[in-house]
Amino acid sequence: MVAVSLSGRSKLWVLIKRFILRLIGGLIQKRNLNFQANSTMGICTSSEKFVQECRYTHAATEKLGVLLVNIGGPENLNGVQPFLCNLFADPDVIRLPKLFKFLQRPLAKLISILLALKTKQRYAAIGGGSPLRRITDEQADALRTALEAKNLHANVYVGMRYWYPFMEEAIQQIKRDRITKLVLLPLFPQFSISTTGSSIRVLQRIFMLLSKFEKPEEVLIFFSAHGVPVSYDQNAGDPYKDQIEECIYLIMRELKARYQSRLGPVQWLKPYTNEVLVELGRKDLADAVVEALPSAKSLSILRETAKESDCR
Ligand SMILES: C=CC1=C(C)c2cc3[nH]c(cc4nc(cc5[nH]c(cc1n2)c(C)c5CCC(=O)O)C(CCC(=O)O)=C4C)c(C)c3C=C
Ligand SMILES: [Fe+2]
Repeated sequence: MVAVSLSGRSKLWVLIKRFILRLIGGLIQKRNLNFQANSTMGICTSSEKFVQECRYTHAATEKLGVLLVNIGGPENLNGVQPFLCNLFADPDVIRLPKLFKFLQRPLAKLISILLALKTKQRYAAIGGGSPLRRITDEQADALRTALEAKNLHANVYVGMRYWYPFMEEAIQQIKRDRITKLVLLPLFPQFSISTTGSSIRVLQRIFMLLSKFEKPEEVLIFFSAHGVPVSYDQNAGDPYKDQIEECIYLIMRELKARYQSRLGPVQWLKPYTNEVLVELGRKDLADAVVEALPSAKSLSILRETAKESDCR
């Protein structure tokens, strides 16, 4: 046990912190958790069911993945405050009434800052960071080995709820690996809304997005990138166009690029977003419009799509 002596001023600070945390606690409300079964996701509750799942999947030539889910934890002290912020930003951890939902992020930030020092001391006392990632990776390796020993084929992934590797990253990998059936294996020893419940919600959100479309396999995704004058590409050796094309190719092989943000009378990279959109609009084909470079989310695509939808 570590004894910490506090000056009068820091005692007052502790009291203020306690008061704020109590106040926040009072705002937190109980809500019911409403789960919906999802056909593409199995939740493993017993080892027997899991083995059945593998055998069935093997027989049906599906590609099975197992996602080990855990809370995650900061590997060093720098990660403590952002980790806490992720944790408290989860509406399954701080359960605010609907009316106060807009406070979720600012509250998470505030609480994480208030708790950071004390939490850092805790992590410092166990070696300066959480061992959870290492332990969970070891569990994943052990599961892989055990499955192979039984001649059962499944890719094993690790996804953390509040820290690296995040569940969202694991899902991206699962999609890249074209897993057709996913078993979610929460490593929390007991069920709680704040642990297993929250992890299931993340997956539900991701899979709900895909299931919004009646035939997800037929969804047309439309990429649009900022354009440059053709002379950049053809005379000045600008690699932009090639990189955009490659980027899109890597994201989704079957898609073609369209270009927006044309300026002036000269010819820009074609086909132009606005022209293709009108064409797609006529055919009622576009299900989604995607920016090729998410980091450069520009107003231009919104402006051009708005312009065209006005025309319709
Ligand atoms: C497995 C059961 C767990 C439940 C239920 C749970 C609920 C819960 N936790 C917090 C706040 C914190 N949890 C923290 C760390 C932490 N929590 C669990 C497990 C459960 N939490 C684990 C395994 C860990 C350690 C992660 C790691 O770094 O290895 C922390 C930060 C550390 C600390 O201060 O102890 C906080 C804060 C809430 C509010 C909550 C339910 C509402
Ligand atoms: Fe916890």
